[in-house]
Amino acid sequence: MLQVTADRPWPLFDVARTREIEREAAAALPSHTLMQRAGLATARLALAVAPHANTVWVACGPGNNGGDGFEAAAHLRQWGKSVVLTLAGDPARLPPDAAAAWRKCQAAGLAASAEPPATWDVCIDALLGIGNVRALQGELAQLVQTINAGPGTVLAVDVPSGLAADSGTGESARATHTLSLLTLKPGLFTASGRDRSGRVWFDDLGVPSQDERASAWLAGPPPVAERLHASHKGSYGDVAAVGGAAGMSGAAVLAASAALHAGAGRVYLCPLAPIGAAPIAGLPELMVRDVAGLPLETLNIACGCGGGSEVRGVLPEILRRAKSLVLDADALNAIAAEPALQHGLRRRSERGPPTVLTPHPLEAARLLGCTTAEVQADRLRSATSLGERFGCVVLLKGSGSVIAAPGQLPRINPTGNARLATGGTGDVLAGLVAALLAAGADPMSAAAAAAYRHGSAADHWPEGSALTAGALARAL
Ligand SMILES: NC(=O)C1=CN([C@@H]2O[C@H](COP(=O)(O)OP(=O)(O)OC[C@H]3O[C@@H](n4cnc5c(N)ncnc54)[C@H](O)[C@@H]3O)[C@@H](O)[C@H]2O)[C@@H](O)CC1
Ligand SMILES: [K+]
Repeated sequence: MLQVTADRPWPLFDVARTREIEREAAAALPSHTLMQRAGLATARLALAVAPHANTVWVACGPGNNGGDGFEAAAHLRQWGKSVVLTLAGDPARLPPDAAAAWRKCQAAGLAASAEPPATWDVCIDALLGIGNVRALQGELAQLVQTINAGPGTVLAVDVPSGLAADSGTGESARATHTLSLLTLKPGLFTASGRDRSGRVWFDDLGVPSQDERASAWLAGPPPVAERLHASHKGSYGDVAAVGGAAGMSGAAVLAASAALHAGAGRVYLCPLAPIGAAPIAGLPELMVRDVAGLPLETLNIACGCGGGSEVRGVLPEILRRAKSLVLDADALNAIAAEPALQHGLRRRSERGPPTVLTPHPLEAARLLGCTTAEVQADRLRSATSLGERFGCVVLLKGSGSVIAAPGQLPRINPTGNARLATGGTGDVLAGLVAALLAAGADPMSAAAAAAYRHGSAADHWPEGSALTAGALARAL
């Protein structure tokens, strides 16, 4: 059993692939073996995360997730814990593996209790796993509420009950720990998944991982970029931050500052409205220029940060000529609003220079012509669709940012936290992507590395010091 940490990549498997792997593994093993292993792993982890627990509530549901709970309950009881087992469902209709585990509990004298205990030290949430197919209702919804209102540690078996394993959506149990079994599920790491899963653990149940069948990846740290002694500012490329319409100059300055601090060779700030000295005080390295006079073919451009409606005017040339391009915020809104710009973006992608879109969910919804809720209902699918629509790399921001591109497996970024939910951090991200493109990274790697580093800076932010976008840019 391993704790899932951000120091390496992890393959993720959606429900369809997990079911295939489970079927094949089960066929090669004696009956009930996988569930026995799942139950033992669950009981061991419960003991490890709450060694002094006395009362354990094992909340079991009507399918095989409940079966894992029965197996765990039998072990914990044998190890001397006071186990209260509840079953939401009809014991006569349990699937075969779960029915066998249920009989084991009964043989051990462990009967189902009608009610949860009055209080408990640990709850093992075995109500629903990957078989969850609809919104929680009735008894299961009630039990999830009871779990969430309760004290102490909640160990979710496979996924927090109610959470959709593929998308991380749905009202669900709020676990302090989740033990993902056989495969790691993408929904644990994006949308509501990160808030609902707590610390994630993984047990392969003795079935070796088949990475080539992964449906997505949880990204690992990017390789450390070496800066050779025999290099000069030209080795790290030129970035231009284009944006900052009237009243929004700070956004473009933040993108430029991020590119500068991330190591770009030269950084131009191209404001779309006159800019005073104040916004760039402390950044003497920035060269303030009108974008119209720059050799766009040599520039890695972060475009759109605080661009207002003015960005529309410069976009056609930038789409046509930029060496590499990050489109953010108002550039994305302009493209969403205008078919001619969409056409320009597609033409650019066909020609092949690197392009990365960095939408938040609302911007992605505008580009896809759907609602934000529809984007969030399946973030992996949404990012992939957007990448396919425009032929480029997409970094869909939000909890568990998704990086997708046509023909590639999507990646979920494992770093970052709610401290990033403050104005300007998106501009910093756009500038960072541009700096990595300028240094020569391919667009998928640049987007993934930028998301990772941006989140990691927030994860390692000193306690008690405010995380502002300006400080974040300087910390890169
Ligand atoms: N069969 C096996 O070999 C293994 C199964 N495993 C466990 O089995 C789980 C999958 O088991 P199942 O496929 O039985 O699925 P679940 O146990 O997740 O749930 C299926 C049951 O819940 C009901 N249900 C689904 N959504 C509901 C909702 N929203 N409200 C009310 N009822 C709902 C279904 O009608 C069905 O009765 C995995 O997540 C894992 O925990 C593991 O033990 C590994 C081995
Ligand atoms: K569960």
